[in-house]
Amino acid sequence: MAPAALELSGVRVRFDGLVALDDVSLEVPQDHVVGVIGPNGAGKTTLFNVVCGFVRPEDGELRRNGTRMHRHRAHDLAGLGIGRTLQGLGLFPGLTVAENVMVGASSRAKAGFLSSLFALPRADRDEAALRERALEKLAEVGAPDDIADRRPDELPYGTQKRVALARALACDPELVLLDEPAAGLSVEEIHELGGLIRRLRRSVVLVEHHMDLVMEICDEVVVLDFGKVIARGTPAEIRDDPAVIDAYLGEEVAAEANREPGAVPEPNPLSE
Ligand SMILES: Nc1ncnc2c1ncn2[C@@H]1O[C@H](COP(=O)(O)OP(=O)(O)OP(=O)(O)O)[C@@H](O)[C@H]1O
Repeated sequence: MAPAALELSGVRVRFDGLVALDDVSLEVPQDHVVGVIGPNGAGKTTLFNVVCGFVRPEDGELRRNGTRMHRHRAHDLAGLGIGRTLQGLGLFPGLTVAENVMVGASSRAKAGFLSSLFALPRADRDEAALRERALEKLAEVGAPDDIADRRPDELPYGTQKRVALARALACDPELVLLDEPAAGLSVEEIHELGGLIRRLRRSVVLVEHHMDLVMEICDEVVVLDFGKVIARGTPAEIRDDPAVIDAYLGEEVAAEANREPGAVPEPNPLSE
């Protein structure tokens, strides 16, 4: 059997006295979409940041295709075949849409756009080739075909999200990490995003608050609470797991206590 696209074992992260991730293990089999969910403060972003190389765990290890990822940094991701979107958009307002996506095509994007272009292998130095690749990725994510030379902030939020996804795909990653990709999108846009993620036919880690999206597209879901994995399984298994319902009910009770009088309660996050 092929080794997992990503494997975390026994990962532990502590911020001062607070244990943000406690002995967390998870596996993303090749071409599977694995969701990571959990109430606020459960450790989802920390886990994402560990995989991205922003946060270094004090214990545990990560493996990519069976090979240990040792002290990797964010700028190593493209070379490891990993693309990612961050919370929000993270697009450069001073660059056009095409240039934003081209930055993602560089495996050394951290140094900035121009210097990363110079750092590219010779064949890739051809800006036209990079632009061509950027346009392909924009088409792949269903972005309108007339936006390449516009600035991101001139575009609707949902379109900007597609641009951010195109940038994550620009280095042709085998594994894609998505941090709350549905945030700020309408119900219809979330549904379209779900179809898009399934059509990527890549291994995906999806950190997400929107349960509908998680339940619709994930092969497996891992549930964190207070830094620990409290459940894992198919969406149907997770939905009926008493420990998961308890964790989310705890969050709802807290939200209820803080709600303004007369405000409409949020729907149960685990129901469809
Ligand atoms: N840089 C940091 N320094 C100190 N504490 C941190 C830091 N980052 C996260 N934490 C704490 O670690 C815990 C896990 O936070 P994390 O952001 O990973 O949770 P989360 O599940 O992503 O939450 P949310 O859904 O609200 O984004 C929280 O208690 C948080 O306050």
